[in-house]
Amino acid sequence: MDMKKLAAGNWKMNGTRAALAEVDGLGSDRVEVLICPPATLIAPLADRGSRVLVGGQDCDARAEGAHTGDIAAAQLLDAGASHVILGHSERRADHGETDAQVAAKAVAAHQAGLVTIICVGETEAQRDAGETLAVIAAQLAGSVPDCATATNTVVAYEPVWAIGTGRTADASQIAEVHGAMRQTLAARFADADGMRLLYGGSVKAGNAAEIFAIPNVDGALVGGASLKAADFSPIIAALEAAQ
Ligand SMILES: O=C(CO)COP(=O)(O)O
Repeated sequence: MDMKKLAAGNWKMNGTRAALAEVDGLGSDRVEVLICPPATLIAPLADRGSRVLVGGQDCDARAEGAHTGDIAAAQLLDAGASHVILGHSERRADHGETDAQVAAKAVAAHQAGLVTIICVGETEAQRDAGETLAVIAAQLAGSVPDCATATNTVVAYEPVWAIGTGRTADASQIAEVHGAMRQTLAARFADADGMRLLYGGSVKAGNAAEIFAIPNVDGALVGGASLKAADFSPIIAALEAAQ
């Protein structure tokens, strides 16, 4: 199976309706372009008729009920989302999300028909201690559910120390982790070759082409540089050129 590469924007807790105009000119026939805005903007973005795919930034593992403030996967789908980011390091840090909770959310998302983008990544202390590959392997084992396929699951490698810091992992670090992720996933999933692996962490127009040339990098999960069309468009163009 040949999956298209994926340029995904994670707006995090940024933006109000005025920001949606940034998305109007985005889109591509050659790669998938996804914007994951705050939950309040999912339906307005999906209803805008833009060419981008729309995703959530989290969902609950439960289907419905008395869980104030939480959002079910089926509600994201109903609002117009096709994807959901799960297990972002900011949610793991801010909300204490565990691998098991991330896996349970992923099962719920797949049952609802959403594509999951499951995030993994080591802290700076873990990298300095030489634990990077072990941490990533453990996160993959715990966070990616058995029902994952190349069609319903994307994995994003986001080193925590590279998020929002302006520091990117260098090409050899990204190549090592992405190669290891592919191997780890291949041991569990027959179609792991087709599973898209994104890099995230201070991706910008100026470093995108170099990152997209690295083996086993099938796209990017972009934070800050996805907020403005002028910043995100050249990243999409770099991914198109990397085909
Ligand atoms: O966390 C990220 C995307 O999910 C990366 O954020 P930045 O691109 O702002 O470093």
